[in-house]
Amino acid sequence: MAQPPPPPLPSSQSVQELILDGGTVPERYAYKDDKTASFDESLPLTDVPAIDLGLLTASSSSSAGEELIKLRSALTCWGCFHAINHGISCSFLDQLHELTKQFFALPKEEKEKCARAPDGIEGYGNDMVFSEQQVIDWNDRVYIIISPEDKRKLEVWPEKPETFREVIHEYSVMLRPVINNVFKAMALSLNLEENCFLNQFGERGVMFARFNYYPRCPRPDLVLGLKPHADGSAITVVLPDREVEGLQFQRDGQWFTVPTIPNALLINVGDQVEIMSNGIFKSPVHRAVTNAERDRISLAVFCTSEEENEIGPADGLINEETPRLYKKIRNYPETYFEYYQLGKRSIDAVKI
Ligand SMILES: O=C(O)CCC(=O)C(=O)O
Ligand SMILES: [Fe+2]
Repeated sequence: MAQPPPPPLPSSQSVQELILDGGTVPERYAYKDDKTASFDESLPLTDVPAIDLGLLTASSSSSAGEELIKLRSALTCWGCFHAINHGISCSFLDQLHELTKQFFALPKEEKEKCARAPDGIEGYGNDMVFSEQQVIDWNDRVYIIISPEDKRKLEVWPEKPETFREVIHEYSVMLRPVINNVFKAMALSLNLEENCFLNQFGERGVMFARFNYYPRCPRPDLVLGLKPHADGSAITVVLPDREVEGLQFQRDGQWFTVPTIPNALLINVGDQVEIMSNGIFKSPVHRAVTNAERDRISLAVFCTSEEENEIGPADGLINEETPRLYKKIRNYPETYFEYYQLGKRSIDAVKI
């Protein structure tokens, strides 16, 4: 296991304030010699399929069967898919977009009422800084547990916009059956018993929501909205900006931009499902880029197995030809954060 990480350095100004200050990119945000940012507007688009969640759970096995094949191929190839017909109305998704925009447009004093504590993880803030050398993400965010209800820390939940708490509560309730069905479909697509991933996730699997705000940047070629990372979740449900693209996935060393599909949710596999699927579904490396003209927002919900649950490769996937590739582990997020802070991937710590 990794050594305990150093405590975070004092938080920097919000990115939003930085641009108000004058429009240049401070050194701490700029990638210099390396090509990590390597911003290029002409990157190819992903050909990630749109999967009809209604069909996945259809009673007619032939339509479900075709959709399951598509799901398996998307998760094997990209580690993500666009979810359509997910049962959440367009007008509700519009409300989520509006709330996110309205929160970041509030005065600084209002936003700081739910600021992250210096040693805390949840609340309003920006990239946690762990070393003087770290290049800081061009991103302000609110990070909160939204489900189960008794795990919420309401002291770091925004009180404004006025409808924030009610709408986010509703979203967490609507998402639960959606993610349960995705877990079942993932298992079925691998010819496993339908509950074998869902049981590892648990009835009280935790949803961490991250409201991302990427202010427009005068030099998008120098910064990253989010540095390349894979998620530590089991699955992540992303509501991307309706108009502004910026999320990119890496495949075979090449970056691809995710196109916007109206009212779709983008669902990606995180490290925990990579482990449960014994590496058949890969937790994809992705990043967010910025642009000079428009701000961008997104809402990512990281769905993470119950802390007490031991997760590991499903028994049905292990045999002589395909041996177990990952150890069993509990409380994966703890390992994830330790490694993240050291700039390393925690999935490597659980590989056999
Ligand atoms: O902004 C996005 O589209 C993706 C956000 C993301 O990858 C994350 O919050 O982990
Ligand atoms: Fe992510």
